[in-house]
Amino acid sequence: MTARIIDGKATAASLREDVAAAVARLKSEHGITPGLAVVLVGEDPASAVYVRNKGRQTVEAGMNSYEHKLDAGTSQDELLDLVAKLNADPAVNGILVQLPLPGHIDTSAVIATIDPAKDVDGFHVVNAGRLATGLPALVPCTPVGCVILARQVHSDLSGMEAVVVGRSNIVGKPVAQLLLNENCTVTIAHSRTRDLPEVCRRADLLIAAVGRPEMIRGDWIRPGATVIDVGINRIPTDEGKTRLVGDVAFDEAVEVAGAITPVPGGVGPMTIACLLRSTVEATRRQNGLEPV
Ligand SMILES: Nc1nc2c(c(=O)[nH]1)N[C@@H](CN(C=O)c1ccc(C(=O)N[C@@H](CCC(=O)O)C(=O)O)cc1)CN2
Repeated sequence: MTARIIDGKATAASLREDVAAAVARLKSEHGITPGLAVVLVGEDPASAVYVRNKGRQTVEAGMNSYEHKLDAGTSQDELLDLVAKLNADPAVNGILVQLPLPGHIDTSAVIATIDPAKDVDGFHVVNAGRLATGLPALVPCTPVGCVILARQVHSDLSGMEAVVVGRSNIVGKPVAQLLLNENCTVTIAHSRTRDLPEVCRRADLLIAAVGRPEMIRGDWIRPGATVIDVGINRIPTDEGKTRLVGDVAFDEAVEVAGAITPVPGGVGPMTIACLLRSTVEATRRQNGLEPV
């Protein structure tokens, strides 16, 4: 039997509608229009597309979008100055610096400069610490998207054996934390994990966030498991073009899993929808309003 395909595109569209409704209420009941500032440094083509889509979807949801495009040679101090200005700007409720940054800029220093209350990416240590200790936090968008998609298959994740492959601060660690908060039994696996295929085969819920094209094979998956593929890898085709693949060998996995996210059209679209939701959440908190 082939797996159920989890439709991230449709779920993201529905989440964006909810966000637009929440924005309309903020405007009509409180006279507040949330503003999201997105900063892009350099000309990475994929980043430029993501930033464009963030700006468009922010406006479509009824919010104000402020795009700052800086050239690749921008110094770290110039970038930190811009972040400080955005921190002080009352029209800006959310700040996001698109990653990856050029090599001469220290990403941690930039993230540390963002006001945690405006850190809609949830990357600041204050938000990471709040998430880890169960306090209200702004939470990284891709991990939230993963959990929303997993919950479409299992309304209650409690007691599930979850394996997260990848330990990045942006996806692996926060998604593991969110799954722990959902009462899963969580294993974080990585490049040094012994017998990775066997560890993956334990999973009722497998989150692949390793950044290596099609690394996770069909026979690493427990029959019937739910597979959430975070990978977005562009690989060359025989025709001299490129195509997107995930971290999971989809054609093999779909024959074994119970449910699986495709690439494209799975986790990716959820990232921006969750970012819009975080911007509304941040705006409400900054104005002393309860979360929606
Ligand atoms: N500051 C941040 N930087 C980056 C983040 C992030 O959450 N915050 N995540 C990624 C990039 N990203 C958003 O920024 C992102 C990635 C993928 C998608 C998406 O919709 N993917 C589509 C395919 C798009 C394509 O053709 O390339 C899909 O999977 O269907 C949206 C946003 C790194 N940087």
